[in-house]
Amino acid sequence: MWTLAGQGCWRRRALASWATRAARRGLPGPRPAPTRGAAAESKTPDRSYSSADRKEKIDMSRFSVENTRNFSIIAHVDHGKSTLADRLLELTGAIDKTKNNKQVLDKLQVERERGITVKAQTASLFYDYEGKQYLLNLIDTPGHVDFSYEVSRSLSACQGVLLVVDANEGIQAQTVANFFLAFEAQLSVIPVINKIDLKNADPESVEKQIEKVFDIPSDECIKISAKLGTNVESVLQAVIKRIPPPKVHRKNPLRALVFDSTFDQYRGVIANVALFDGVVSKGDKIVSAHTQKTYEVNEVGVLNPNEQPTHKLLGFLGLLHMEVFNQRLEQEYNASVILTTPTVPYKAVLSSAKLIKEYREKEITIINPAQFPDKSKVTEYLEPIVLGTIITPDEYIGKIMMLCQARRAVQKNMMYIDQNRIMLKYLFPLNEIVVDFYDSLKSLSSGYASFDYEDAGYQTAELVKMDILLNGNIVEELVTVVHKDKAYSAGKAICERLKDSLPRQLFEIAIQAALGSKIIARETVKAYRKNVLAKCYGGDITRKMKLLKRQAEGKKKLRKVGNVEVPKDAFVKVLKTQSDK
Ligand SMILES: Nc1nc2c(ncn2[C@@H]2O[C@H](COP(=O)(O)OP(=O)(O)OP(=O)(O)O)[C@@H](O)[C@H]2O)c(=O)[nH]1
Repeated sequence: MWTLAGQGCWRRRALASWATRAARRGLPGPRPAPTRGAAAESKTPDRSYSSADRKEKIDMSRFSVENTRNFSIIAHVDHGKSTLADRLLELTGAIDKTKNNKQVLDKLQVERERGITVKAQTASLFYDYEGKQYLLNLIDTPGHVDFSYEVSRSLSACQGVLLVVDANEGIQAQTVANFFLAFEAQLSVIPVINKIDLKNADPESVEKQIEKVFDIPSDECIKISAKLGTNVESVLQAVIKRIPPPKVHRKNPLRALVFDSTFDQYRGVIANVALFDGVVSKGDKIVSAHTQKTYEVNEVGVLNPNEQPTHKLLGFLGLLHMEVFNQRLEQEYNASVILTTPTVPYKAVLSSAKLIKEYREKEITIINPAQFPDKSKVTEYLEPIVLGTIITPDEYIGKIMMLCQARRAVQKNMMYIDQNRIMLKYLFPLNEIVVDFYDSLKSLSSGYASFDYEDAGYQTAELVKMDILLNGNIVEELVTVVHKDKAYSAGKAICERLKDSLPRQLFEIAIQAALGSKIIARETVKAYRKNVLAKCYGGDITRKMKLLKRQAEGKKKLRKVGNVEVPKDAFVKVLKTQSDK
């Protein structure tokens, strides 16, 4: 288990979540006035620790709470968080400086293959500054919209953030979303303009955007090249000067927040915790505020960059999320995965007292589309909605508006954030964006538009349950809830796509979409036709007819008992098109 404050970092076995959300309220109050300007960061040469001497020389008790900083790196996807983390790890001696240090904290195989962070990762840095020894606990977070839950969770353990913005691309949708997550949590925000080495970099214009959109004075921005290491030391100094230490009262009883956990086959559950009060040592008995169960601390220690945390599965938030976790389950757990249609939690208001008694509540939440209650049982259905932010060059605005309209979105706001880029705000039904909205947006804006969203409650909706049948059998993985107006087009699209994805078999396959007993779309996959007449040379027509009749009877039987096998990738192909129709 690993702590983020006070006592340093620790690890132990068999621990469940034990600090309540109330513990969060003990987090620091409003951020202190930041030191003005990147130039204010001192040039004093500082000491860092080589990875070789780190274990022997670092005595955790030397780090007082005042000399501890807990911070996250947040940014839009690909703006350079992991590269900056590499440089910070090198500067503080957590890893040796070699040319091979590329996204060191992206430890999962899937992260290395795809070149993106999907899981927040943590590391402790030790740094001497102006004669004091500091413990800097860093969390590198994912930038892709599908993994933004990782960002929110990481922020609960921090007092400040480095908001990294690409000097060429400027502010994007996840920059805005992540800034507001940090702002609402009252964290200190240090804007870092990265990639100043790029030919097309325009840090001055990005500074202006930051001032306009976030109201942060432009002289607070630190301009760096994480790739080349330019000015990265100022970032460490800003962390010390502008982010407050955690408010931990060591003499109080222990209070901590579990912000991540992993499972080790031999050591059991390992929890990463932010310590809010007290101290913790090996042998201590601790209580989970949630379950009231008592556990013994078996081990306490520093989480170093070489730990390999894995993560339990939080449902899918998009196609990338789905594919990444499918890949992780296959690679890390050797598990074969059956994918089902991503669904959102719908609600239904029950119509009679009898039903309310049966379900023990008036409003039920439906997670599994197969359990979607019939219209006769409800007075209204409700669907979750989100407030989406899109940032795009203005040349794509027309196409994007059409896409949003097709997804039943309602425009809420529109503003220019610089000369030719627009920020749009839309209310979207969550089920319209959860599958492939991001992919469609990227493809119609040649990759330039960015997107993020936040929860915005529920709205009334006309919903229906749609079944997909293969030769009369419901395919449970494809049962879905759709808006009434989209049922016909969605059913037709799924049938067409399935037809293209299913391999032909010896018997005919009927693909149908149905609302209850009403079939609304149908496609047919023709059977392979075996030439039963091949050996029947010449004449005798009755012999030929007999063979053809026997073949037709055989096929009928096969169709009835035929067990149609759907290839795994067929589900993903079907889902990808579903919401465009
Ligand atoms: N030229 C240049 N390229 C950089 C710089 N920093 C990062 N990059 C490149 O930008 C790409 C993305 O960098 P990452 O560090 O993976 O970005 P990230 O924000 O961690 O990405 P996600 O975690 O997937 O959101 C990589 O190809 C880096 O080499 C920089 O300062 N200059």
